[in-house]
Amino acid sequence: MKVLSVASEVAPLIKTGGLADVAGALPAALAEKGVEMRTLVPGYPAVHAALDGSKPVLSDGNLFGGPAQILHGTAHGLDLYVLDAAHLFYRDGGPYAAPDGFDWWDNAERFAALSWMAATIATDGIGGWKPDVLHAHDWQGGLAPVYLQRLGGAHTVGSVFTIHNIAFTGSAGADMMARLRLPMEGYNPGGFEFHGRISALKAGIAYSDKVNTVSPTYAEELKTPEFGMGFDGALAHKGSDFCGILNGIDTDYWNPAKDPHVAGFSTPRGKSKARTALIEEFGLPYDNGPLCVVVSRLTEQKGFDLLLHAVPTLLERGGQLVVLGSGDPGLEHAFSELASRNSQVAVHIGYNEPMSHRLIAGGDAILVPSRFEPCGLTQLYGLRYGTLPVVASTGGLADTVIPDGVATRMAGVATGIQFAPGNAEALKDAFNHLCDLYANPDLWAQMQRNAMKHPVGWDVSAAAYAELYAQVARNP
Ligand SMILES: Nc1ncnc2c1ncn2[C@@H]1O[C@H](COP(=O)(O)OP(=O)(O)O[C@H]2O[C@H](CO)[C@@H](O)[C@H](O)[C@H]2O)[C@@H](O)[C@H]1O
Repeated sequence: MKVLSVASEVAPLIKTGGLADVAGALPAALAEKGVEMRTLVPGYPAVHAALDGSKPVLSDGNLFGGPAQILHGTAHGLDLYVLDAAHLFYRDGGPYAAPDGFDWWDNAERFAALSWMAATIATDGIGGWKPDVLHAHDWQGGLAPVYLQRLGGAHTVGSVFTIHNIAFTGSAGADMMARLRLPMEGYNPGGFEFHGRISALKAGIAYSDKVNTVSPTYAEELKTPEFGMGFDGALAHKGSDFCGILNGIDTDYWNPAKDPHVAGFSTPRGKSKARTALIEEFGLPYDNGPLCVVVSRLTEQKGFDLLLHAVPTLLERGGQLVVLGSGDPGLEHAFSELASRNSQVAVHIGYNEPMSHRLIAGGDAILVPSRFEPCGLTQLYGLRYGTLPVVASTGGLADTVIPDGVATRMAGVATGIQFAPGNAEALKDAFNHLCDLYANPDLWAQMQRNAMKHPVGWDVSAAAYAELYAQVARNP
């Protein structure tokens, strides 16, 4: 089985969030299931810099306003097709935003071009390689199945579309139809029209053979008006062609015994060095409450306004907090201000991969208070490192953390704490619960052991993707 994956970011080359981790981890995970996956990514400067020995395999004289070629090469063990289109991607700044923080003015064309090339490769093949399935991620790949149909490739190639973040809809004005090479007949509520505009996300949902999101609970939530953000009808309409497949993590890269960023450990007891190092790095007092950590984009989705309300409960009980994140300027300011007033709180605004490992290894608990969460990865890192997750009971958080309670305690399986999403009072209760657990070292150590042996790898989910591909491939 051959699969072309198309994604706007792929770890470790270029990453703004969890999409990159998943796009970067799937090829190796799927190789073990007999799937050969190659990945098409935009030729950002960081991607070009990471490429080993690439060669041009396709060219296009005018791809959405300029010349382009596809380079085939490898980087960090990934088999990559890189869309080398300088007029679209070779720019300073981030994948989606200019250095001033504003979205690139031409994002609709940039990712239409990526999707167009994905459909072209899938339809015609490239250098003798032709995929059985085109797997597109998020709105940036959403137009690929439309183009696949337009170019005639849908007869021979199946399509899968994965939703990692429904909050980004890939919206463009209806007057862009011709510029985006979209067929007029698709501009209707059953196609890619969404509230009088074009939506690349809606296109991905409507035109793909199968659609999935990244956890079973979130798949159910997305079919309701509360979570569906207007796409609930389209998703419910897919019926059994829409499902949830839980994310895994790369358990070699996130391995407490071999993590180059921390003093390694393989048992809960061994965590103490990493914990002490974290306390010293951030100049925290040696208190006797739980050391809580956050590694996240600081956005409305992630519920950090709730944490600001609830955190006094944690601090009053001797707990501490270290936050690593960036995003909403209001939240960045509020956390920095909290740290300046409080010696039990430390904040680092920014994106820092090595530091994220130090937090996850050294913390006692990791906080994920999201309002909604398709899957979430940091609670999985926490489980692997014996850093107990305190999570809102929503989406993939609900699917991955076994909450401490009478039954789970008796069965010896609890791995963390869940609380009602969007509710600061419930988070305060969760902090009290956490501090009670922390004061009981035997129980705490038992939960850490449970957490560290909880399966968080890709094995089961890679098999589920392989099964999805087999269902949509035209000649399996
Ligand atoms: N300041 C910082 N420094 C270093 N690392 C940082 C960081 N801020 C975030 N990260 C890292 O970025 C990734 C974030 O992934 P998440 O899954 O937690 O959320 P995200 O909302 O980006 O992903 C979306 O897609 C993923 C993948 O499907 C879903 O799990 C998720 O629910 C969905 O919202 C993690 O690897 C985390 O460690």
